Amino acid sequence: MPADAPELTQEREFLAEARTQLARMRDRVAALDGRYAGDRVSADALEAALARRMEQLTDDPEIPLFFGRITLGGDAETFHIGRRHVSDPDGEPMVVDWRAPVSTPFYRATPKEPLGITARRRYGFARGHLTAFEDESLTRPEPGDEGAVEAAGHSDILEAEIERPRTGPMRDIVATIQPEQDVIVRMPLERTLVVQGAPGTGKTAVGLHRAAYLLYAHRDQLTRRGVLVVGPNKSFLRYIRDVLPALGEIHATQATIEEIVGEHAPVRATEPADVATLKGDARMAEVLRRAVWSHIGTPQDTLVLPRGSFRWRVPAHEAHEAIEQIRARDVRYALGAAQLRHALAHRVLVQIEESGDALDDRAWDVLARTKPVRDYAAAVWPAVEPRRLLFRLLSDPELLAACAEGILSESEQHLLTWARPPRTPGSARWTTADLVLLDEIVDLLDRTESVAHIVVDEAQDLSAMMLRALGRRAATGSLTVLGDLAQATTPWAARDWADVLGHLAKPDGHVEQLTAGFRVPADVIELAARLLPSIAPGLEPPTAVRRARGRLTITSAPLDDVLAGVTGLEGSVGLIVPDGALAGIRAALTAAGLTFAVVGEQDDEHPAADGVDGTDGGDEGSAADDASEFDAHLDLVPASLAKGLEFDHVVLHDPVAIVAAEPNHATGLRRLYVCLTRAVTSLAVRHDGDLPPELGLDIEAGRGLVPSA
Ligand SMILES: Nc1ncnc2c1ncn2[C@@H]1O[C@H](COP(=O)(O)OP(=O)(O)OP(=O)(O)O)[C@@H](O)[C@H]1O
Repeated sequence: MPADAPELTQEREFLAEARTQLARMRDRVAALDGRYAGDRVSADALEAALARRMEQLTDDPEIPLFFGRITLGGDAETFHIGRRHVSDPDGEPMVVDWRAPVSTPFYRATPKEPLGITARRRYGFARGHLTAFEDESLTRPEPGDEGAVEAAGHSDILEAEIERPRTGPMRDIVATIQPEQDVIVRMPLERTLVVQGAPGTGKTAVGLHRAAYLLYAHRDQLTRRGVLVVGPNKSFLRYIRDVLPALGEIHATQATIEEIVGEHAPVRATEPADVATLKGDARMAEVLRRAVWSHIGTPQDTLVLPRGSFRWRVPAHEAHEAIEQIRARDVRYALGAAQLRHALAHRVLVQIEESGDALDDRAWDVLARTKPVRDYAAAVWPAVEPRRLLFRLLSDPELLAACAEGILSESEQHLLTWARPPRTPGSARWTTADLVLLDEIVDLLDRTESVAHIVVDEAQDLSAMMLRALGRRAATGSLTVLGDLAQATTPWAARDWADVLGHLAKPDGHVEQLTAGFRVPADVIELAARLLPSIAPGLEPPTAVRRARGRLTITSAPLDDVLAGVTGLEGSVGLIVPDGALAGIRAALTAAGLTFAVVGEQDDEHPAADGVDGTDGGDEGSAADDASEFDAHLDLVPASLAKGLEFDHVVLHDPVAIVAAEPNHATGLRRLYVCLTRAVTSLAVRHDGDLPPELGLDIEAGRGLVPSA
């Protein structure tokens, strides 16, 4: 399309007019004043809604207002598709939101199934300026003309977007969502979904776009009840944090599981993998349930309630009966305690009324709050303090044995018990797994509040108990669960999505697969896929949609030389190293005068991101004041934090040590698989001595690397 073609000029004029109209819409909102609402609460709500609306209507000149157009069949009506809705002064749409139902054919129509449209246009932009467009006809192919349709389906603009160099944090993919991805994005809210996909198939991107879609389609419900995005660590959350705001959505909370359960106490320790694994086991739920309910005693005495000159009595067997009735209702423990007070008060109330005394409506409550009733109920149904209970369970073998009988073996009980118990619950150094147990106890006492939707990324790495913690936060909502079983790197990781759905208490959820790889070029996928038979025999590698084959080097050259080969190139560079080598390599890079950022450093994140004991990465914790480590050209990445990230050029240092750093070999190979699949353009694997044998490569004199015999 020549740059001065009349139609391109027309489109540019349309874009300029749309920008003018967006500014007009913003001015109109700015002129509204929330303070004139009827009362303070509505004024605050209105002000907040207006502020949100203003934010949504902000025009960033660098971000195109639309990226596509569809032409509807019959009367050749056209719709421009963009990140937000823009209308003219008569209220007629100029740009429709990508999430509106009318936009669906832009993403899904094919010549075989045109979904009511006859043409699709994609626009090319450079820094907000419209530079080109491409048209695709969607009229049904003549029989036998399928080849022409394939060729017509090719889009240079789409390809340029997929092949573009990666810089900075993750970006939205709203202009190029693929049909198989769009199906997931627009699934109904009620549906809990698992999205299984190989590295780079767009799981994270799809999950975030689904959150944006649901916020649009169910605005009231979701902003009122909340949307939570759960990621594996804080640097990953920084990597993705701009995506939802770029889509106009600022009402989702992003958190790690540590932050979620961290509301009970701070994480202050890590622990051996076998202990953390046991604490994450689903059987712990029953142990904790017994521990909480074991507090209930059998009433021995009569409740005596003096009132005026009378003493009203509830015999022990009646109190016992009341307890049994409440327990049969399967209520939360703390609610049960309140119900017991009322049940005892009710028995007194009946006696008083039978004696001819007329009581008013509040009497029942008043009786339930009298000291004798409260004391009696508290003695047989005592209050439970979660931290104290967990402290006792982990330090008192007898209590643990009583609660774990028939559930945990003796050696497992021994593993759970602190070798040197802290003196008080307040001085305990809780681990992440402990806080997840605390979260379960808190929920046994009082129902946890549920949000409307949770998107959980890298879900394969969560323990059963962590999944339960998320499931209870979506008890009246739904989840989008993203993950890849082949990238499971925690000792407690899931082996099967059906189990994950069970732990989330969403057994009816269903599993979707993404298979097209948008990140990793074919040569790199082929290398990484050599590990699949060892780490996830049932899973297929993705098919690379990247046209570039990628550059793959396997070398023993000095690290400085390998780095020098990539740091001058366009795009981001990630140097992935074993956690234990981080400090040394960091010092070497600094001595060499290189400018770089260290992933995970901003928040003092421990390199053992899984919360189990690992090698000390020597993190010096000098927080960079950069907006994000992903703005740097060169990132130094501890292998334990590479998950979910991507870089144009990856230098992977010392694969054998990356494998060896994990608690077991299979987990080590999965960690390596994750690290091998971060590259968009080039991957250099730097090794000394042998490579992990599972890669199936031998170094042969004169021939370099060859597949193993
Ligand atoms: N439809 C698309 N159009 C353009 N780019 C895409 C598309 N889908 C995914 N991508 C890009 O592919 C890359 C990988 O996406 P993403 O990180 O979501 O994959 P993932 O499946 O979560 O990977 P991993 O398993 O490694 O975490 C990102 O740069 C993303 O922007």
